Amino acid sequence: MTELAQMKCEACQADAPKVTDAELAELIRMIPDWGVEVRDGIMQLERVYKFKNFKLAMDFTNKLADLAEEEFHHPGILTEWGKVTVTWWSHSIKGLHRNDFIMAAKTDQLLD
Ligand SMILES: C[C@H](O)[C@H](O)[C@H]1CNC2=NC(N)=NC(=O)C2=N1
Repeated sequence: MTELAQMKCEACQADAPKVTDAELAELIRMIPDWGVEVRDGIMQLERVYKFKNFKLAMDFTNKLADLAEEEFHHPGILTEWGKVTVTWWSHSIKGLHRNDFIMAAKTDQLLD
């Protein structure tokens, strides 16, 4: 199985399928530091990253912005002193696509 972080996002059209419950159960195990939240009926992946100060949090945020632009798939980001909350979901399908799991794995790699 190719590592999630090595995969590329696919263009996600409005009729693209959400992940099934079985796919969700399999994929979430591959990104153990991430949780699933439901907001306004939309399932999302979320992780809070901790940092020593605001500058390091901002540096991480900027790297994530570059990654999002490279993949043309964009997260929700809350950047605060010492922490960054990252949320992934697919706006076009109002839910979770495989792309979101790929991007969560790629987000974790930014820490390497
Ligand atoms: C207009 C639309 O937002 C764009 O086509 C792209 C940009 N980035 C995106 N990011 C995310 N997370 N979901 C999308 O559906 C999405 N669509």
